[in-house]
Amino acid sequence: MHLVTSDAMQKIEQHLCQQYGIDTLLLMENAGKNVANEALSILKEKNLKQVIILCGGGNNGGDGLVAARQLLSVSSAYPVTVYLLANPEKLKKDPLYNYRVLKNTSARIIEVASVKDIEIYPQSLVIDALLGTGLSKPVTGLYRETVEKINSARDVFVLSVDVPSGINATSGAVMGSSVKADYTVTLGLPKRGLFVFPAREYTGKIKVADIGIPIILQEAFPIKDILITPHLIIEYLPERNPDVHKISAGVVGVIAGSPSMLGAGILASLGAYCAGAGMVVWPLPFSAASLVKIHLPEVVTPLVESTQAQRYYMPSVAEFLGKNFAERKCRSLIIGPGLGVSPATSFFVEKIVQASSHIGGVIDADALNCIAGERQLWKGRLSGWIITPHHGEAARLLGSSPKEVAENRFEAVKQLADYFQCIAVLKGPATLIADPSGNIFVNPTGGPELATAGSGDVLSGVIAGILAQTGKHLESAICGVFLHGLAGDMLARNKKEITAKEIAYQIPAAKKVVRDGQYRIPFMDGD
Ligand SMILES: NC(=O)C1=CN([C@@H]2O[C@H](COP(=O)(O)OP(=O)(O)OC[C@H]3O[C@@H](n4cnc5c(N)ncnc54)[C@H](OP(=O)(O)O)[C@@H]3O)[C@@H](O)[C@H]2O)[C@@H](O)CC1
Ligand SMILES: Nc1ncnc2c1ncn2[C@@H]1O[C@H](COP(=O)(O)OP(=O)(O)O)[C@@H](O)[C@H]1O
Ligand SMILES: [K+]
Repeated sequence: MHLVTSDAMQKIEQHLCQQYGIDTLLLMENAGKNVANEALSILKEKNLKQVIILCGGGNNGGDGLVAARQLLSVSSAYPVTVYLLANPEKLKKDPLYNYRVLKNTSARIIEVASVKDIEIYPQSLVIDALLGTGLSKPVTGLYRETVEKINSARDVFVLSVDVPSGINATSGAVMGSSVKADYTVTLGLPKRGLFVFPAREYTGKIKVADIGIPIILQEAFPIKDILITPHLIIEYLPERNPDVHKISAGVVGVIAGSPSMLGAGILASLGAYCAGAGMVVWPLPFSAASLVKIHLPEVVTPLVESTQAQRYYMPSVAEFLGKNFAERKCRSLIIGPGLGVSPATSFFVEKIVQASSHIGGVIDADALNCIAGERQLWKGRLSGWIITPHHGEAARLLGSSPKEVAENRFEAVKQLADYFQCIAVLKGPATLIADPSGNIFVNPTGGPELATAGSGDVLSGVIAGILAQTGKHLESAICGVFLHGLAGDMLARNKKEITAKEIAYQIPAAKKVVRDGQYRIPFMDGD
């Protein structure tokens, strides 16, 4: 599903008017009618008594004015009160037109000078049409007080028009203060910001309303942001042929672990097996291999020599390992979980990534920190690899701070993919995946239960496991992130405390839910 920024939406609207001669009034009429239809269903379903519509001075407010008229035209069962936060004399164009028409109906229209003028009764449907994609500055003054009044109202249902007022439709940030909606009817095309945090805590369920933007026009604009849906994942799920054997099923090579962090590699290997890899090959010194066998006897552990107490891999073995992975027909690698960081490890990472670039795979955790230490050296050199940083790692890779990354996640993931010319997975709530052409995929699955040690190691294994089966980098990253999150969601239905191992073991069940067509995005209404 394509997602739009505020800018893109405005351009599409302009194009529609110029190219097709469609008047914006018609779009506003369609918008308001859709909102009224949703409102009527909610009024009946929730057994509410009246409608309160809060309108700002822009087109979002205009949509609210149309919704008021449309509601009154189809039902007299519900009194409608419109609170207008703008001076009617200052209204322009479409909102002005709709204000004049609404004056001729039975709607109560109250011009708001102070928040005290607004009364929100229990059992009301509150329609929030204060601010939409035109939000241009933090919400302050009367608008802020109104937002707070809506949020503190009890026993009401809040429907936001297009976006909850105060949410930046492009980034998902709260601009000072935002309405907390139970339901958001987003108009025409879904706004990108609604699908990431913090906005997702403010939208309630999201419905995309058709306001008459022709599909052909949507296609004419190169929209680069995409919400990952189950329809997309079904296409990307790896399938096994009946005549498959363990090698053709997909072999994953692993470079992970150190004496203090062996578990990271075990979890990554487990993730790869649970995602369907036929074999996992993890070269290790004898002592470490013996430990791994106890926990995961399925892993093949060719021996490597290490003369160091602190690490398993010396730079001198990198070339041999690269060749060995190729001889063992590895189709993807996982490099990094639990490796530790030291100058020698950085040098090893540089050499192993070079020696195995014909295979490619996932670079995660400490290997990313090694790369970050010499980021200029790696510019444009990770093609064929998928990197999976969390915010801290991403900040190091970009030479910025975790705060900057967290506040600009779309830009950060895009920059990572562009700078290193790879597939970048920016982990966290609503994980983002970008490719070097600037496409960004937003993941709807996964919640706070995933914040458990080793969960990221499992993810790198799942992605590499899928890649070994399909050979498709972007698709494997998307599919792996989605299934990992869905596995967490499924586990979280029974308990909130989950462990990384459980996430891995849940992956096959998550796959089945998608394959059987049973998955619906929980915060979306309709497909
Ligand atoms: N695109 C489409 O195809 C369609 C779009 N439609 C609808 O139009 C909406 C976008 O409308 P829009 O551009 O008029 O902006 P909108 O969100 O109403 O706000 C602008 C007003 O708010 C003001 N303002 C800004 N920030 C503020 C703040 N913090 N605190 C207080 N005031 C603030 C700003 O004042 P200014 O800053 O310019 O002085 C201006 O007056 C969109 O979300 C959708 O609902 C539909 O009708 C159908 C088709
Ligand atoms: N609050 C959250 N909501 C959704 N997903 C989360 C949340 N916190 C963490 N995750 C997910 O959990 C995983 C954690 O990975 P990472 O930080 O590398 O952990 P570790 O290093 O312990 O394995 C990532 O897939 C991330 O997207
Ligand atoms: K709104």
